[in-house]
Amino acid sequence: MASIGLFEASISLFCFLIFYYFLINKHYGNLLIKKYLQSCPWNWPVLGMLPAVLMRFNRIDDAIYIIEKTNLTFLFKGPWFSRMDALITVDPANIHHILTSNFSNYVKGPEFKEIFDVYGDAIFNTDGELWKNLRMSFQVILHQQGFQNLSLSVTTSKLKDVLLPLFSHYSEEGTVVDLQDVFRRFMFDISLISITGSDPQSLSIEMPEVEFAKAFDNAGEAILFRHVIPKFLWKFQRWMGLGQEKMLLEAGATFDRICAKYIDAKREEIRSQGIDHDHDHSNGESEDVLTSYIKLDTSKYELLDPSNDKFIGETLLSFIFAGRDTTATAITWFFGLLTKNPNVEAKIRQEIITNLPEASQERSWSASDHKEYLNKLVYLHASLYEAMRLYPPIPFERKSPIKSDVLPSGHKIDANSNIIIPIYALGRMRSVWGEDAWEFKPERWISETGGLRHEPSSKFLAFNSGPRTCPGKHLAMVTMKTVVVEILQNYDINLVKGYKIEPKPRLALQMNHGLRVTLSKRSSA
Ligand code: HEM
Repeated sequence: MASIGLFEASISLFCFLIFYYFLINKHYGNLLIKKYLQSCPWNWPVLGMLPAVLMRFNRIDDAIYIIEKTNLTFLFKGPWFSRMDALITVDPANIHHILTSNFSNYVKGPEFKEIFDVYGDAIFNTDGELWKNLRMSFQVILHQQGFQNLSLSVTTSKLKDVLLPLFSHYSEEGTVVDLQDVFRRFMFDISLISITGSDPQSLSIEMPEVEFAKAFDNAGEAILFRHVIPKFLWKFQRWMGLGQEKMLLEAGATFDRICAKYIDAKREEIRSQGIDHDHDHSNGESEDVLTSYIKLDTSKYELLDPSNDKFIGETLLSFIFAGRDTTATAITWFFGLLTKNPNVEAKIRQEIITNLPEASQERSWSASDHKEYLNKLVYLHASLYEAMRLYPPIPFERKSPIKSDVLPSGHKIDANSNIIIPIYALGRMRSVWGEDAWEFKPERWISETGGLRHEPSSKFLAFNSGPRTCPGKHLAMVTMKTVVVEILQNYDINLVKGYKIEPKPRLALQMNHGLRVTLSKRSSA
């Protein structure tokens, strides 16, 4: 890098500024030049493959085709001196090597942390001993009965007291509703209650704009942008306080202010209630995440300091970031796919009814009855997995090797280089999933004996694989099944006529323009 001359750097910067101005700037988005570029070659002089990627940002199928044709692995060439080169792979053998068998050599790395800097030392941002401490504490808290009780009761009451009455209103009025917006608000509210104990009430008939939720959206947009433009450009933007970087700075300030408010209130609540710090909540009453972290037993986690508000704030943000949009996105795609696959919907409904125990009619079942019931819904489980195979909520994974290495596919990779695993593309590889890879077929997940077929996580990567497998997977599956059962028992969902469902590239794979539907109450409900 030190050897780059001022002249080359200036040419590179100049090319980017022109490129950025004309092609990314929304105002000029429809210029003829854009059309021309869409038919242009992949690899450009100086600018590498970046123009092609940005121009085809909404034509993701092109990229998938290229990955399939290059035997599941190819080298993306970024612009000259931009350090954007990346090895892109969806080869399950490479994925297993990177995420599991050679886990210690493949880290998130400093570049990832820099891109996600607004989240500080959040669990998904860190490596090494700090990550181990965070991961252990996360898992313990997620598995505590106190948290599980709270999470289930919050989900059920939000469903019954807010979401279903809202659906009833929409169905009576015949209103077109964006289910993506509804599920994102629903997940934001239940995440916030489970984490802080307070309800932001973003899901209501008024659909208010909630500053905290908006800050997550803005931060996500800016972070995505940092993935697709060279570092020097976003650093320059940040320095100037412009565009997405300005939005990110503002989001960071909102995070700090709102987290401080939650933390101060919770510390005060704990002080005033004089809660016994040694009391074990692992079996009994409900306990939110913030309370559990403030009372964390530090003897088990040397690197975590619950008296430090920065640590508590970052933990709060990581829980919301990790659980909210992922789950909301998965439920949205699931319902989107159901609207186009009435046979699958009918089978799920049948399974829901067949397995309902008598007692459930009176709604008097316990948490363990509920768990037992959900476990029986194998076809629903298969359908949710199938939706996430085709539309993984987190569409790509990023890694960096500490030492140079050779992948099982024979590709040599340098230390500190970038590796990207496009999870969205992986689910569509015919060589991995068969000729019907693009079809929505929950049956592929059902074994000969009628149980759930196991697929290696290096092939089904929606929840990641290896030591960094999503710790919220079980919670997410329980939440999604609970929501689906309640909605399908009560409502028919119809896609607005002529409405096209398509993905929008974001950190979580949302639907472009949402999921616009009408609802009608089922006569049996
Ligand atoms: C359908 C829902 C979900 C999906 C598809 C999902 C998927 C994933 C994926 C792919 C990763 C790896 C990300 C990376 O390495 O950058 C991840 C990590 C993580 N997830 Fe989830 N997730 C879901 C829900 C949840 C929930 C509900 C929680 C908890 C409240 C959660 C907590 C986490 C955490 C803490 C990590 C970081 C783990 C680590 O770095 O060790 N997730 N998740």
